[in-house]
Amino acid sequence: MNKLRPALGIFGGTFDPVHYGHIKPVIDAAQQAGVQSVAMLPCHIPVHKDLAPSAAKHRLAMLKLAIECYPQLYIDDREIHTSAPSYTIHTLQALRAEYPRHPLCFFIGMDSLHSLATWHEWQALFDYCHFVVCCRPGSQTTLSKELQQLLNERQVMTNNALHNALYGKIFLADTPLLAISSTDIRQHIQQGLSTNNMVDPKVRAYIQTHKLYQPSTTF
Ligand SMILES: Nc1ncnc2c1ncn2[C@@H]1O[C@H](COP(=O)(O)OP(=O)(O)OP(=O)(O)O)[C@@H](O)[C@H]1O
Ligand SMILES: O=C(O)c1ccc[n+]([C@@H]2O[C@H](COP(=O)([O-])O)[C@@H](O)[C@H]2O)c1
Repeated sequence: MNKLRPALGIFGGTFDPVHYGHIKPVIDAAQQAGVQSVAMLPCHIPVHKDLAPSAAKHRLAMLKLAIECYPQLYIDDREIHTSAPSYTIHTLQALRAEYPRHPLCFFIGMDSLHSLATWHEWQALFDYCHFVVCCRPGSQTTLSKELQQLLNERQVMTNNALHNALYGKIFLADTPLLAISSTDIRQHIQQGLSTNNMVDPKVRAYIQTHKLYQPSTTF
C-alpha cells in the first residue's frame, strides 16, 4: 500500500480581523496534532454570517502581518480570490484533487464544531478531511445528541490516527482559552477602546493606518 504523505493543516476563517484567538490556539493545536504546516484560508463571502466582511485586500494584508513570525503558517488565497460564496466542501474537493495522498486536517474552534451540522453537505466533509478542534471560551458546554454521536464515532485521542488515514477523524486539542473575537475587536475600535492583547501590534497599526472598523459618520 502507498505510504501517506505528511498531513496538511487548513484553518479557515473570515479573519476580519485576524487576532490572537486565531493564531495562538492554532499553533498549539498543530503541534499537538503533529501537523507541520497550516494554510490560513480566508474566505471570500462567509456563507453563514449576515455581515459583509471587509475588503479582501485588507483581510489578506492583516493576515500576512499576523503570521510573519510563524514559519509553520502560510496563506492559501483560493477562496478569497473567487467571487462565489466559500463552501468548505468545494475547497476540500479541490485540495483533495491536488493532494491525493496527504491527510487533510481542517482546524476549527469549538463553536464551529457545535454548528458543524449546519454546514453545506456537512457529513460529506468527513470523506475529505479530519477536524482538529481548538478550545474556545463561551462555546456551549453540552453536546447535542448529534454531536455526541459524531464524537463517539470519530474522535481519536492520539494524533497517530490523523496520520494513518486521509480523512474522517476528530481530534480535540487542549489549547489555551482566549476570550477574543473579531466582533469584539470591531466593537472596541468603534468605541475607541484598546485592542492591546487581542491583536498583533502590526495588525493594530494596519487597522489605524487604513481606518478600518471606524464608526460610520451620519449627517
Ligand atoms: N478566540 C478563539 N479561540 C478559538 N478559536 C477561535 C477563536 N476565535 C475564532 N476561532 C475560530 O477560528 C475560526 C475562524 O473564526 P472567525 O474568523 O470567524 O473569527 P471570529 O472571531 O469568530 O469572528 P466574528 O466575531 O466576526 O464572528 C473558527 O473556526 C472559529 O471557531
Ligand atoms: O461550508 C459551509 O457551509 C461553512 C459554514 C460555516 C463555516 N464554514 C467555514 O468554516 C470556517 C470558519 O468560519 P467562520 O465563519 O467562523 O470564519 C471558514 O473556513 C468557513 O468558510 C463553512
